[in-house]
Amino acid sequence: MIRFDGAGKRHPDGTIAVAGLDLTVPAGQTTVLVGPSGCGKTTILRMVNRMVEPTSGRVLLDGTDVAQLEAAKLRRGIGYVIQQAGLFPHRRVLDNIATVPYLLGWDRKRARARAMELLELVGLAPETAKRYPFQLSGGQQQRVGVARALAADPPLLLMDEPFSAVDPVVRAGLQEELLRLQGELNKTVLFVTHDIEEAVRLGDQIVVLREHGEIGQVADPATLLSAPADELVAAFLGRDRGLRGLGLRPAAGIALVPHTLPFEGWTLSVDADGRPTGWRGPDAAAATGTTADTAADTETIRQVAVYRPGTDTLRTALDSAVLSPARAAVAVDAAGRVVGLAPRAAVLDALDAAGPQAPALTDGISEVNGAGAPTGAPGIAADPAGNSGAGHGR
Ligand SMILES: Nc1ncnc2c1ncn2[C@@H]1O[C@H](COP(=O)(O)OP(=O)(O)OP(=O)(O)O)[C@@H](O)[C@H]1O
Repeated sequence: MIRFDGAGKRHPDGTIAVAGLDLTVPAGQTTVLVGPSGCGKTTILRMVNRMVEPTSGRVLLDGTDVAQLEAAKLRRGIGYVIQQAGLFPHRRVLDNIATVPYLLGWDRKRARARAMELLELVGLAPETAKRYPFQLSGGQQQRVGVARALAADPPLLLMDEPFSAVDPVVRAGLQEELLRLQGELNKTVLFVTHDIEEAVRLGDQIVVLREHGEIGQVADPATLLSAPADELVAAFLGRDRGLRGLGLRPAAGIALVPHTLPFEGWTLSVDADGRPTGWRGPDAAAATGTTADTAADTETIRQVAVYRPGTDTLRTALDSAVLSPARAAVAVDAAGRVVGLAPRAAVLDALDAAGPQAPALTDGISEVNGAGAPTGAPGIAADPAGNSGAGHGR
């Protein structure tokens, strides 16, 4: 557990990076610090491993003031992942991963065996071990960065925008991988991002920060999205926080109808294994065998958006229904085989059954969301990088 006890940082030039933070980061969970650029996220993270020394207050690690610990030793016990991985360019991947075990005096064989284990854990092929960082993609480098941070099995991981330099698809994959790893390892993770979408996906606890590291709200993702503490936090969360909230609710339990019958005039085609291959429209069906292929083509939609009732969220189900020409979401099993259709009305019924997700907004908040940025909102702006992503939630 980490406890910030009035921890602040004032730089010699007078800049107040963090005014004085009181925050508990629980053990075995992921706490995400989110907030606009310059609000002090990195400073807060680095006060933990003493890359930044607080000028006021204390940071306690399992009850001990980190200022009393030898900095190098402290850092060897903390995994640290940064943007663009920060790998040593002249060292092969294997030796990059084994950095801390070497520093801890492990013999070469043991350190390398451990590094090979981690390579597999983060989903990289064994042959990657011999490569140099420049021979890897950005996403692969980030995976190596995570493996390196985990090498000596530290109980604590500090992650400073670790996935922000990769494209959205790779980023979603890395986030999923971190969730999987965290499910197995239960580390105490302190994660910095400026992307609220990422925060909601990864955090057990989210800390929304304002200027000078002032806390706007500390809450779990569902509470944050449904009950922002004030209009500044609501503005930071953005206008589609209701939809994001659906990304936290399971899609199980939506009433399905058979996909073998036409629905609203559209027929779902499947391949020999039962996987969807397209929607055939009413005109295409009528035209079959009588007109040229081009007529059929114009009435066939080959992209089928699906959802998996067992693992996906209401947001993905709603997405599937919205994208369907038949106005029905396509439910598939883990192998991608169609198990039925969820008519749009049934998806909406499931939203109702899940209960109201946002309490009535105060007038102030409604104004913020309806009319753009609130007046007098220093340092807080709707996150320009926030996008709806793949919509798979957690
Ligand atoms: N060495 C320094 N001297 C003076 N001011 C500094 C120094 N380092 C950081 N700052 C200031 O402290 C504030 C907090 O910086 P910090 O890097 O913690 O913010 P951040 O929230 O991580 O920003 P970003 O999201 O842009 O990375 C900023 O205003 C920054 O300009």
